[in-house]
Amino acid sequence: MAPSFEDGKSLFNFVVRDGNGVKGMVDLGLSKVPEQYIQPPHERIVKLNASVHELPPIDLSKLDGPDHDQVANDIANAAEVLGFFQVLNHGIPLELLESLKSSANDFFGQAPEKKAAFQKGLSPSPHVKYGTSFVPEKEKALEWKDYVSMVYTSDADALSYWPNECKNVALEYLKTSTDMVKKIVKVLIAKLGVTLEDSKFEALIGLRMVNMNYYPTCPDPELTVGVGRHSDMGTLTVLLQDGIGGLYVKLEEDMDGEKKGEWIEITPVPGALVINIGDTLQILSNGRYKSAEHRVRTTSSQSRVSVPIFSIPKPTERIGPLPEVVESDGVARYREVVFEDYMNNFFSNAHDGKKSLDYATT
Ligand SMILES: O=C(O)CCC(=O)C(=O)O
Ligand SMILES: [Fe+2]
Repeated sequence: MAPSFEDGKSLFNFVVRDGNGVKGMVDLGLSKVPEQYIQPPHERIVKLNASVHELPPIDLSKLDGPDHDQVANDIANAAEVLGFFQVLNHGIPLELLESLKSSANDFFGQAPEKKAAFQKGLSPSPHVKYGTSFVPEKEKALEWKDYVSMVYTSDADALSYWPNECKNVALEYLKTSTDMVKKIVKVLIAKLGVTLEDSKFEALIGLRMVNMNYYPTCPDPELTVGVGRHSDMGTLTVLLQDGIGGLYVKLEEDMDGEKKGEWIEITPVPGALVINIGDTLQILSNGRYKSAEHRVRTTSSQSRVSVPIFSIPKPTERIGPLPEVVESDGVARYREVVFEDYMNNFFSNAHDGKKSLDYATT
């Protein structure tokens, strides 16, 4: 049954509870943005306000050659200043990146009941979840986004339970990106002057999940957000975006330490992947690396897909500022937390910028 878009409750039930998603609502034909999706003015993304910065992508293949030190410096510098950078020659086949985008479109292009079969409570596996917005029950305004999330536990589990439209490519994406994730996290830890035991290092990226995000076209992008302001909770995020654009990152400080707070667009670069620092690395580095606040705009002409891989600590892992860094800083800016507690707090609140970090702040 199509909802009356005037009636908030039936719209919420149609989109969220019954699993039709934003796509199901848009496919019914929609000339204006329903009230539940209208952001308060201070959360709206005014395209003309964002500055375009030239941030040249980092050639990761150079980490294995004579330019290693220079590239390692570039990575650490990007992690300290913006918390975001793009990489080329990352070792993931370009055809796979294309297949990921088309698989995401295949998954979300299905009939709503096919997708709804993976909703929380219905999904054949606790590791696969289809949904919309972030925490719809808690949000003042909903996000214009549908997603499917796949947590990796084993190949057998993935091949049995992940959606057919995307399981092979998502698994291949996870496998071919592992080396890159390890290299980048190793460089970042080494640049802090810290050596970690292998087991500790592995535990920091011990759990990995692939999401596929789908942002349908929106009749009035100025009123909505695809994803609201947030930081990622884990260690490192690898993100594939298509060519549509609309990912913005907040620059906290300028090079000279001045507070700026301007939003920078991470413009799509063909063949590149976006890398961003998560809260965990900000905590471990005692604040030196930035888990940048970011958000996504919607567009009226074309839908957009993105495919992040989140590498997060094992839930039982204790996360706190690394002792060597605390010693040199003379102060611990965060307390030690069990990652599972951090994660539960993260998923029980609507997106609100970098508020997630308060949970670990002293
Ligand atoms: O779609 C994007 O570009 C970013 C999505 C994102 O920030 C996330 O899934 O955490
Ligand atoms: Fe994010």
